[in-house]
Amino acid sequence: MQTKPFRIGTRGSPLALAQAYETRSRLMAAHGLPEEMFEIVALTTKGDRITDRSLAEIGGKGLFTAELEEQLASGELDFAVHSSKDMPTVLPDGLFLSAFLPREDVRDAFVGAAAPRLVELPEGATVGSSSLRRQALIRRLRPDLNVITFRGLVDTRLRKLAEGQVDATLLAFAGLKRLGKQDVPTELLDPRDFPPAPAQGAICIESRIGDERVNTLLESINDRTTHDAVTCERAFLGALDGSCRTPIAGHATSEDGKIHFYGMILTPDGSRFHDISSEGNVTDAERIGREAGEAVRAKAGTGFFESWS
Ligand SMILES: NCc1[nH]cc(CCC(=O)O)c1CC(=O)O
Repeated sequence: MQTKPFRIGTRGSPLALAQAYETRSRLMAAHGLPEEMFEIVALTTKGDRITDRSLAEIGGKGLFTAELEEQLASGELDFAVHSSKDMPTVLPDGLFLSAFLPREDVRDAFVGAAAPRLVELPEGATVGSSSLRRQALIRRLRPDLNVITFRGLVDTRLRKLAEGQVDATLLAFAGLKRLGKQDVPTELLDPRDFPPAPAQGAICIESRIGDERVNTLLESINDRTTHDAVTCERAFLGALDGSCRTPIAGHATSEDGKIHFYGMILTPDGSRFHDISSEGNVTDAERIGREAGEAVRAKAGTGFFESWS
């Protein structure tokens, strides 16, 4: 047994740190290892530094992962803990998603100051969200609302809401739960009306391909059901868009060897959308997601994607 601690990379936000601590606890329990065997290394990423513009504007998801991946590739880190939702669909050469923790609740949480439910907000009320998917889904259900871009840490968004800068906001319930803020939502949105982002609610671990010492350690905490579902959802995303400019939702569940997938693409103004349901064997998770993506892309036609970008 080696004595040098494993170096775990994470972003430094309270949510990212909570995810890294959860991963460490699971590894300690699975292997009977002491805390000293894991060193948590928190890095500030470009995505953390720029908080006044939407992710689509500043270049997408890779901004949260690039610094961590550089240090993984150079061997300074042994593995990195991420929100799977923030991961680009294509990873740098030599790295892979080696494990997924059991998925948290996938639903989006509505936090309303002006009304407890999205459908009850007064006409013209202001809703803050930086996610293109949430913005489009809100506009689809409530075209009268004023949707504004709203980034920052969970606490910053909740403070802005408390100060009255917006009448409501939406956050992933998973993140709120991990921060001990499970009582904050006034409504949990049904994934049928308000499908989550691909990979929402799932923590993943990224490591080096071929690093057997680390990958064997991580394998013991991999949750197969989550792995299958997220693989399907990420394949759907990958077949549609790598740019973060298209509102895309996708949710897979797996049970008794079967996977059920539901996906949707929308125009940013929510006025048009296409959705798709599919199912098959879990062993085909990747293919089911990819083919659903290709099918919905064909249904929408190329004009759909060109109409706003
Ligand atoms: N892009 C930020 C982000 N990435 C992952 C989560 C929540 C946790 C998760 O989905 O696992 C959040 C915050 C949010 O969407 O409210």
